Amino acid sequence: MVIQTLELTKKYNRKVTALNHVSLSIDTGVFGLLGKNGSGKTTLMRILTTLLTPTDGKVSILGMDAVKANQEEIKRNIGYLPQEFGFYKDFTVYEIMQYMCFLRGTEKAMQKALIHDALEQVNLLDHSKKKYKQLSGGMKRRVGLAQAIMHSPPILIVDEPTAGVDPEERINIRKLLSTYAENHAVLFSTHIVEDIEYTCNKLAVLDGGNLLFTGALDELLHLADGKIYECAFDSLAEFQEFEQKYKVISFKRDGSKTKAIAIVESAKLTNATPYRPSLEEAYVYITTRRE
Ligand SMILES: Nc1ncnc2c1ncn2[C@@H]1O[C@H](COP(=O)(O)OP(=O)(O)OP(=O)(O)O)[C@@H](O)[C@H]1O
Repeated sequence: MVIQTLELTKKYNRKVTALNHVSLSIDTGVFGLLGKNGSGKTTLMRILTTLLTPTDGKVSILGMDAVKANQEEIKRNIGYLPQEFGFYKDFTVYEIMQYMCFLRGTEKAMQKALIHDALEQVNLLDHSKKKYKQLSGGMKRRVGLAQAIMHSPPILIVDEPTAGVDPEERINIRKLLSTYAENHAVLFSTHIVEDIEYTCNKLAVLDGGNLLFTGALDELLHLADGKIYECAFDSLAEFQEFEQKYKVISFKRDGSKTKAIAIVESAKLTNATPYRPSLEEAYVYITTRRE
């Protein structure tokens, strides 16, 4: 396993439990991390990169315990795109990449080729002379991604790389991550379920610091089998009454009729027909079910 966590717990100020006994195994490929705002995704990624110390539990990276003595070696093996990648606004894209090489102690003779290759991968070669302040939000994310992959680290950890990126670029970023993951481990945190659907083999779902699910996409879909139904209503009043009792994921109106996708669990309703859930619907199911 490339990354392993065992019963990982993080408390902030002894009050907020950001991670609660989270055990995960991550190998080569794209591993998705899905969760609402505040579910603990960034905390987990910061612990894996050794930027944050856990309150309890264990982390192993490439077989090394994430203890102080191994931190420098672990950092060298991880490329990280943080949620907020900011930089000196008057630096050009090229200068940012040079600066990153300097921080890493990259030999001068190797820098040019490394920077060229990384900028090419994120489609920024034509913008290398632009200042950071002149870049769009999506371009800034791509600079962040370029610096993270530049030294081909065995582990790439990316915190919402597709946030604020237009659909075409989002597709490019997904393709880049999929290609990179052919022989590296990529941990991909996102709010966008489609990102996971198109790139990941496995995923984890966090909610309020708790690990609700970890496994293959198919297994998550399987959990929602027989729980989600398409329900038809002839009047608005009928639909409103239903909405009081069941979790409605989506609905469409057509005149007085309404069709809804809802979590009905095992209830036997005459107006409900079994429905094959999408990943997004299965995700809603596991984040709302209470056992
Ligand atoms: N430095 C901090 N001090 C106190 N509480 C914090 C700190 N950082 C995060 N938290 C809290 O820990 C919890 C998890 O936060 P975290 O940023 O890890 O979630 P997230 O899933 O990354 O959220 P988002 O999707 O909004 O980025 C939240 O309740 C958050 O308010």
